Amino acid sequence: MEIIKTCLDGCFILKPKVFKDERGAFFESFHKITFEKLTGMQIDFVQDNQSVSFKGTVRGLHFQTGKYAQAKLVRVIEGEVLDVAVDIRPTSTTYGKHIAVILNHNNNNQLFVPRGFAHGFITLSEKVILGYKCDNYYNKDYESGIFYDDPELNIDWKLDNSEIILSKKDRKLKFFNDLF
Ligand SMILES: Cc1cn([C@H]2C[C@H](O)[C@@H](COP(=O)(O)OP(=O)(O)O[C@H]3O[C@H](C)C(=O)[C@H](O)[C@H]3O)O2)c(=O)[nH]c1=O
Repeated sequence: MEIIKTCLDGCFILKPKVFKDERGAFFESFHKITFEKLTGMQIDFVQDNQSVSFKGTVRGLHFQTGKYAQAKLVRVIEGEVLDVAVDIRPTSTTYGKHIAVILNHNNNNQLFVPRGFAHGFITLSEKVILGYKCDNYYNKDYESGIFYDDPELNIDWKLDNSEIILSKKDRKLKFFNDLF
């Protein structure tokens, strides 16, 4: 496993070591001791999620608030996404800044999104299966989010707006400037 720091403190890209042979390939998708050694963070994931999305689907930008804030370790099992993490830590020097990373089943890259970030992705392949670990449980009463196409965040989602599939809930998310 290799770790790549990003411009957002605490947000990392993880590249697993892939073992290929005539049968295919194998890699450890998570190893607690290695993760903690590389990131310097203690982490106890308590919930695994998986979603299936069709091309153009945007899920996000989501986060849970307060004591239900979640850190996430995101990976693509099949397909390709542009995965986006936005720093919404009010005192952060990179408040409002984001990174956007291509995750797919060829590069097997993972994105660690710390607590205090909004997270979302757009599906770039015909279909994507995305799995992610969370270090806190889902609690719908603590769910919040930011509209994906927020002018302040100015995220390049790569696809034309006419191709975007958005849930009813995500259409009604607040703007970044109305967060706090
Ligand atoms: C997130 C979640 C949802 N649900 C239920 C609630 C709804 O009935 C249904 C779909 O939920 P939602 O539309 O919020 O799913 P996503 O849009 O994929 O939400 C996720 O999208 C972005 C990418 C994230 O980073 C978050 O982890 C998460 O908010 O699953 C659960 O039962 N448990 C859960 O942990």
